Amino acid sequence: MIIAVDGPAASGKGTIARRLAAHYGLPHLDTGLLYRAVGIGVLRAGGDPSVPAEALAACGFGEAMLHDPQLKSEAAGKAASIVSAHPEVRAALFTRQQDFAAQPGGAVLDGRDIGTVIAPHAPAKLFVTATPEVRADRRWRELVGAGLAVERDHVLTDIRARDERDSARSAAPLRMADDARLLDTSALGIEEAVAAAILLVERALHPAANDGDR
Ligand SMILES: Nc1ncnc2c1ncn2[C@@H]1O[C@H](COP(=O)(O)OP(=O)(O)O)[C@@H](O)[C@H]1O
Ligand SMILES: Nc1ccn([C@@H]2O[C@H](COP(=O)(O)OP(=O)(O)O)[C@@H](O)[C@H]2O)c(=O)n1
Repeated sequence: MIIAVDGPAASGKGTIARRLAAHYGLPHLDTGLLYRAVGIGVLRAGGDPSVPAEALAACGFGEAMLHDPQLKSEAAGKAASIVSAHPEVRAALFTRQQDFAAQPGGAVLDGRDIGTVIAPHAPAKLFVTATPEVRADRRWRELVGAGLAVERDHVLTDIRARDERDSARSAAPLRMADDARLLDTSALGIEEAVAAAILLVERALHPAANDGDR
């Protein structure tokens, strides 16, 4: 069983995807880390993330790179959203994601294009969102908690810019799949959001049994 979880920055999709993976006993892939690894790779090489060839050259990173703490930084998020607009970068990372999704027993993947491009046939798709203000507040708390000195307004500006870049690009833009279920977590705590996500997945997997709940 494949569960696809998409949504904008700091909507809570990673938290929900991890918890769904634990609930259903499935492996989980945070696909944003792949694009972050490419973004950081370009920056470390002194390159420009907006140049396709330089971004493509950074796609051959090893597994260890995915555990680099710097991937969590806002600089990595910004560089990721620039390199991810290049079709050649998306193509270079495609097989790795599809193979993860296709493993026996299934998987949970979260990102921007899981329900639309990577696993369009997934039986359960969630599109997790929240207002930009709520998302910026969550990301700001996360960064401050990690000891980084950042302004909340600056985080909000970054999030709006990333939303715009991710939605406006022509290669696999951020959009809700037609058959995805929307989960707005703006007014939900983590436990409420996870419970709502499990309910939506159950409805997607067993539509007839849950028709009365709609
Ligand atoms: N429903 C929620 N309520 C409050 N905080 C949340 C909620 N969901 C996630 N968070 C927190 O917000 C931050 C971003 O969540 P995360 O799951 O990493 O988002 P995403 O994967 O969409 O970027 C994390 O610190 C996480 O603990
Ligand atoms: N499947 C994916 C995942 C991430 N990305 C890009 O990578 C960037 C970082 O993704 P992320 O999921 O780690 O970011 P957050 O939502 O956690 O802030 C996004 O802004 C997207 O531009 C993508 O294009 N496709």
